[in-house]
Amino acid sequence: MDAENLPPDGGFVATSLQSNIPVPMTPSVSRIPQAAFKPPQTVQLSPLSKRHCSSGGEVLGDLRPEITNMAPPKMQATSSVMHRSSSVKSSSISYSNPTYALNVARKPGLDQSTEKKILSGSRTTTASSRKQAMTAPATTITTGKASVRPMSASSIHRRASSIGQSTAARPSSAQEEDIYGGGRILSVNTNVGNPPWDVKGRLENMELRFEELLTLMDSQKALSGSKIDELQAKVVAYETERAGSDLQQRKLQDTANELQQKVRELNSDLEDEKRRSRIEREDLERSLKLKLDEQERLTRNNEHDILRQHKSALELADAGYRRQLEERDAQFVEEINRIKSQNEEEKRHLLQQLKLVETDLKKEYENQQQSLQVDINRLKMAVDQERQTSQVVVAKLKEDLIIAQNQLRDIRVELEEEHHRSALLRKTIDEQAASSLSMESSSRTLQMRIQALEVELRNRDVKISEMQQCLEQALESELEVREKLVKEETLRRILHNQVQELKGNIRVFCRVRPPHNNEVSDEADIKYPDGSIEGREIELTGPSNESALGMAMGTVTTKTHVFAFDKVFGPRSNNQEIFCEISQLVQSALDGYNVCIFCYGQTGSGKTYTMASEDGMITRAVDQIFTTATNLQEKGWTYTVQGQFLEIYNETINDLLVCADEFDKKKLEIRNDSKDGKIMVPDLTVVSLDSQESVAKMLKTASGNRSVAATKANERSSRSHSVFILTLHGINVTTQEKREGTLNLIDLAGSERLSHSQSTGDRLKETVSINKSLSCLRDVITALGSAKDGNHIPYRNSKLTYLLQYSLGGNSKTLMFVNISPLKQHISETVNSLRFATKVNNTQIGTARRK
Ligand SMILES: Nc1ncnc2c1ncn2[C@@H]1O[C@H](COP(=O)(O)OP(=O)(O)OP(=O)(O)O)[C@@H](O)[C@H]1O
Repeated sequence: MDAENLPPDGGFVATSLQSNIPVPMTPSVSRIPQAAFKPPQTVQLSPLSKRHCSSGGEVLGDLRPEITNMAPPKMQATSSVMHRSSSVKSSSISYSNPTYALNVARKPGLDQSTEKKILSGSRTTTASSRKQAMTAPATTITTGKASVRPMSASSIHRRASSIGQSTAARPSSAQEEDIYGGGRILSVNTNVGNPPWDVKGRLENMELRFEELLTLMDSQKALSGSKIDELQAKVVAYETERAGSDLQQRKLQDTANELQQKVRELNSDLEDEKRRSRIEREDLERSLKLKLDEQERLTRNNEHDILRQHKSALELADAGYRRQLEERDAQFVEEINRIKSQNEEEKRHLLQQLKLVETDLKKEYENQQQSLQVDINRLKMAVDQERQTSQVVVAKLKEDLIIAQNQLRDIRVELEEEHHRSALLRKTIDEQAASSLSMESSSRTLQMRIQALEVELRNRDVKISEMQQCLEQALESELEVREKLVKEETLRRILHNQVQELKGNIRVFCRVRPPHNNEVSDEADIKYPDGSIEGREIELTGPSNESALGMAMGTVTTKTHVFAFDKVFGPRSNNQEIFCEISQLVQSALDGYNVCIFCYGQTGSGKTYTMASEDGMITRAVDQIFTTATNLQEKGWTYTVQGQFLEIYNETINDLLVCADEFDKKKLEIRNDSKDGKIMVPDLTVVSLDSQESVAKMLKTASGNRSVAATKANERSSRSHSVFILTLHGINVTTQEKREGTLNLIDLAGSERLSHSQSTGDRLKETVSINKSLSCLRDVITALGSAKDGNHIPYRNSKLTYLLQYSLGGNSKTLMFVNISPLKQHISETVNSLRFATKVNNTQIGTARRK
């Protein structure tokens, strides 16, 4: 119940109690000063127990202890947030253990020590002490502004009876059950059988009733204590089990590591063996190659020798033929010379004869000049004929020489051909002989080598089969380890889910942003009573609601508001610390659950910084998903990840993965698949994501398309609600298990007071639309908070609530960040946000189911 909704007299507990007591209507009672009838003050429960009580002072409500908060909250003595009236002040006392929480009204006239004893639940209170209290000298007791004057004995009696009435006053029937729990009913009328003037009798009755009440409280305490013990034991058992399974997992991991080490060693042995055989083979090849080279060299040398021999034989033959030819040439020349010399001889002889004849003729010249001349002519003619004949003979001899030379050339060609043929034949024969020899020798070596290798191979086969056996054994044990790991993983998931369920399916974290440099002097008074790290409480002090009136009168009153959530992060916390707290939820999405994380808060309070900044929740969640999915591969899991990104802007859905210019072209609508319990937006772009980089690209596109604008409160204010949807499909090849989880990461637009924002035009329209959809969200939470089965929940009043239907109304693990500003001028917005967050925290949603 909001403080504003409290009844003006300061608390319904007191009102209901008073109305049930049969008070004797004596004039003395009616004259008791009004201050004496001030309603008993509400014993303020520790803020942590508010989760189970309604927030407006139903002090003795459900006394069950908070499961997640086993440690008893601290005792507090603060002015209650819930009390509206500040003009009548009275003490309120909080007990460290809610079981002991009890409404006690401090009444004037009661001895303070006795009163303390009653308040502290002392079980040794006796009638005498109470009598002593009544007969003790009257004192003035001042509580707050109310003061009571000293009383006479009779008035003490009257007060005592009024104490009896107040203390014994109990709500009837249902209220009584509610207050005391366990369905035990106390008789409320303590005055039965006592006339109104029988104060002593009434007091004795009162004492009896008081004893009864103490007994009842003891039994309640024992009951709650045993419950707490039981739950603590459960939690301890869970922790022990988890530690055991962690240990087992570690052992299994060690065994797997050892086996992997063994496999690695075997593999390295195998590699060594391979390397050794490769080296040997290479050596063998090298020696064979050397031998072959040697053989080739020898063959080449032989060839050279044969060629040399053939060449010399050929040269010899050539020289013989040449010699023969020269001889024949010489003979021919000799013949010619001989014929020439013969001719010369004959010519000389003839000339001599001619000279003789000439001489004879000279003698006879005169005689036979004529006849001689004729003889000379005849002889000349004969010489010419002879010359011609000899010329013909020389020509014939020359022709013979040419023919002989041609014949010699032909013979030489034939000889050369013959030589060539014989050389070829010889070569072939040599080659064949050489190769057959080398082949024989190498085949012998190879056979020997093959035999050696076969033996070696057999040895190696034996070794390899041994290694294979080892490997198979190692693989089998690895398989066993893997199976164990898969089982461990399943167990971990179950335990993880149980822990999550114990924490509650809808949780609220509060985050205070740090002031900007120019805002330091405007900081509001915000405290973290249980420490800013690991804290759960936040305390704000600011002007009370009546401050307007106070200001008018020149007196501004302040008020302290205390809120408690699952976690409170102060301004010094960073995104990494915050993500540590939600990483288990992200793990749940991989385990097949629907998970929804959203940021709520006034504009400029740090929602986008928390959710969508560079190291915000979206980036970190995506990193974790890819890292975990990779790690889960060795446990047989393969994941596919798909992403979608939309915004709700002025009640229109825009696909942030298409160009902003095309927003108007595609009208996107929400479809409810109630069978599968999920909401879909058909036609929304789906992108397959296989790495952090692909997600970063997608986020960049979406961020570029999102509607932002500068407002008075934020230079880059988000003017739409953005929803990032990651769908995770997992399949286990070992167990054939399938999982489908969804992670919705939502950055809501900031709420804003129109009077503060001073926006106009488009900004005004956006602000109105944002505030309207956030108001619908508040309506849905309110309806869920007070829902009975079958109650209507107005999900369809806005696109935002329709989209979040299954995240808010069950089947989802939901986390809300309430982001708040640290500034004085935003204090009332901040208080409103925190009140809404408290409402969300108190809302019960269904249990999430895995798909
Ligand atoms: N925890 C933080 N640490 C440092 N700076 C922060 C933090 N939270 C918010 N800021 C800064 O405050 C400014 C406003 O934050 P942000 O834009 O996240 O607010 P918002 O709630 O998303 O606003 P709107 O609703 O208008 O979009 C930004 O400049 C941001 O960098």
